[in-house]
Amino acid sequence: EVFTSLSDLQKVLLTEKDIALEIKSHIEMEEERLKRLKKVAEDYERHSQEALSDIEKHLGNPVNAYLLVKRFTIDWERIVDGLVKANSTDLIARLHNRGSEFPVQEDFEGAATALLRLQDTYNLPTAQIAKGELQGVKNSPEMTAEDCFELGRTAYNAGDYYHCILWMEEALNTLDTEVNKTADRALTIDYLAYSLYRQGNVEHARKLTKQLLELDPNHPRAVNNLRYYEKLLETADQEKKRGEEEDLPEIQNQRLLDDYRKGQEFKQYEALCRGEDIIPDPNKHKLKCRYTHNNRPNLLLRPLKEEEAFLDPRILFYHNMLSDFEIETIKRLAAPKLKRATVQNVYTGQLEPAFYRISKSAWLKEDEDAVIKRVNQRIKDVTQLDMTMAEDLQVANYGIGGHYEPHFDFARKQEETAFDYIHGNRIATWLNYMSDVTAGGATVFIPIGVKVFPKKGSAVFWHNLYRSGEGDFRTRHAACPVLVGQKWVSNKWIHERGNELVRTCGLSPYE
Ligand SMILES: O=C(O)CCC(=O)C(=O)O
Ligand SMILES: [Fe+2]
Repeated sequence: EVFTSLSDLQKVLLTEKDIALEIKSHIEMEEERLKRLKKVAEDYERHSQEALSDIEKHLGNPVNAYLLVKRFTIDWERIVDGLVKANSTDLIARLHNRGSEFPVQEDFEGAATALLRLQDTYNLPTAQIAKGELQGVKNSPEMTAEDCFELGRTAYNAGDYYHCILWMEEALNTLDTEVNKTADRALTIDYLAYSLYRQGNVEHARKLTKQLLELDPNHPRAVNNLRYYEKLLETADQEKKRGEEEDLPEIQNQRLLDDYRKGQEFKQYEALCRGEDIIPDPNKHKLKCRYTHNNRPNLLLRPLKEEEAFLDPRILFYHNMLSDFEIETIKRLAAPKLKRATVQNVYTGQLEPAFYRISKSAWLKEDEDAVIKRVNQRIKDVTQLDMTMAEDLQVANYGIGGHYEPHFDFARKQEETAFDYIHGNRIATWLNYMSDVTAGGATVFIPIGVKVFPKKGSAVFWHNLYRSGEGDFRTRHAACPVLVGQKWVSNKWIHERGNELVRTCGLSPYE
């Protein structure tokens, strides 16, 4: 029909002109896009070169690990959507083929949460983390405003307004100093204002929302929010006759903690992780060390250095327990088997992953390699305990923020399903440290205030039960979050059965 009318054809001509203009502007955009894509490629190339030059050191830093995962989740989505998708089907297909190797959103949230946990446990100021400084260790780049913003947004999505405030404030501070702004100021203020309100800082929320409306007068939420905050403040303002923006009270921002984490034990756990002395040891001056061989042929030739870390309950630290070769062998055998560690649900008896135990672990059988057999034998020679009912060697690897919150290794009476009669309860724990940890990652015994810092090749040993078989509640312990580096351990849980005549009963249940 169009061809029958000149006026319609005239429209077509005009359309043709528009199309030409549109194609031209599309090409300009494409060129701009390719320029930016080239920058991304260069950035990835530069980053990988830097990181690959010392992988251990690089990934050992939780900020680096966070930023790496972010590259492949948050940043990646932006790159695919904004830069690659436009007509680059080939490229997309090729990129998608690599997709299975990529971390996903869940990984990003995990890395972000780990960083926030480290911030809390180790009392790290936000600005310091953003600068890449963790307890005097600096080996990550500074975070951009957008890196901070995404961390704050992850906290926000989890209902964690405490961290959201810290990181949105940091994002705003960083934005002030950035030449090429990486985050949206209005959006950042939007998150910050609402989180301030949720933490009880209505006046600050009002002030910020006004700033937001200056930046974006038509912001849909801000208009309503401001009205709401003003209403909340109406009576308060009249009473105090306060000028609107002057003399704002100090910002209130409390960590959101569940009942357990509000309690004394958790506070003590975190203090111990930071290396604080929470309970002075009255017997410190009595602690001894010695060479140990127990007249065992293997140990006579190669005695271990035994050092008392605590007297009652007795906690022993052993130097030169494992050789580097043994450690490498154990790690090599365990690596392909590592799976997210589980804990036993007290109610159902089921094994399941838990947020309070974050590590990967694997079990190694004695007949898998001569090294395992030899290490088990050494543990037997040193402890002189019967190993018939002991569990296989468990290997654990803690990554960024990896930890195991306070727990007992033995089963309590109410958890009768945990250990059967044939094995008995876990009478003792042997724990090998198979790596140094640059910062964090101590093993801490909360009720007695003992902290043991991992040292590659050394080990720690204690009894979980009194001689009577009663659980010793003073052995409650935890693995502190790894701050910088990674932590490898292996442990042997030794059981009661077979040890009746080795570790005989005393006269009272509690000796
Ligand atoms: O890794 C540590 O320091 C302690 C581990 C631990 O307590 C456990 O696996 O039961
Ligand atoms: Fe434990």
